[in-house]
Amino acid sequence: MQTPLIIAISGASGSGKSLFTENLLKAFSEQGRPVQILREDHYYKAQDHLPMAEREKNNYDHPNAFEHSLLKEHLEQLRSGDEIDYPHYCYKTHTRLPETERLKPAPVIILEGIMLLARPDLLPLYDVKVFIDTPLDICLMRRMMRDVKERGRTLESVANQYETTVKPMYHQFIEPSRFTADVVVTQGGKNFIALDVISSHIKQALQ
Ligand SMILES: Nc1ncnc2c1ncn2[C@@H]1O[C@H](COP(=O)(O)OP(=O)(O)O)[C@@H](O)[C@H]1O
Ligand SMILES: Nc1ccn([C@@H]2O[C@H](COP(=O)(O)O)[C@@H](O)[C@H]2O)c(=O)n1
Repeated sequence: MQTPLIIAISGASGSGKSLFTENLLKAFSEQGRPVQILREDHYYKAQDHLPMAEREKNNYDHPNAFEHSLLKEHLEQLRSGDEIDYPHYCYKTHTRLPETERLKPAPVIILEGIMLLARPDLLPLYDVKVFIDTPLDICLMRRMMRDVKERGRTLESVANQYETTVKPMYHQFIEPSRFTADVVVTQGGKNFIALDVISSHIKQALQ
């Protein structure tokens, strides 16, 4: 197999990274191209050793909250054509699930997460770097709805976390990482022109 191409999609929480990734996957499926998706969130550090009250206080918007060394190892394995044991994560218990998933390499790997472009040691592994640039008030509104519905949070906890860590860490780490991107995408996960440009570029690069 040809060396897989890695597309990194980053941006604020709630900016539309997941939707953009899903729509990119659809574009590749239409081209009949197998794709493997990896989410940086699955590489949040395990915290089984900590009581829940401690886990709830953690700063999940700092690069140190992730085990990026494992993510890097996995990207290198996939690029070499090896399978990986992909971790799974639970936002309700703030730790990894006991089971991992065996993933095979594919010609296209889409990686999605908030800190992907903020880690200089990871940048050389990406073939295409995308930043989803969405106004923070829109991101917050989306995150409130999602975290209450899907991640077991209260409105009060989302607002508190946003003020104490999500917003300041965005300005410290994520916003500056925008300048490392090859493509900056406005209009979130539904920017079909950006989706078309990126999928056409990859199609050409794989020929
Ligand atoms: N351009 C858009 N228009 C409307 N809703 C959008 C758009 N982009 C994303 N969304 C919605 O916003 C929410 C958060 O998007 P998501 O892709 O989960 O963000 P992220 O992965 O960056 O946290 C989801 O419900 C998604 O469907
Ligand atoms: N235990 C956790 C782990 C992460 N978060 C928040 O998730 C956000 C990143 O995920 P997105 O899908 O929104 O990009 C990040 O901003 C963390 O604050 C959490 O709340 N709890």
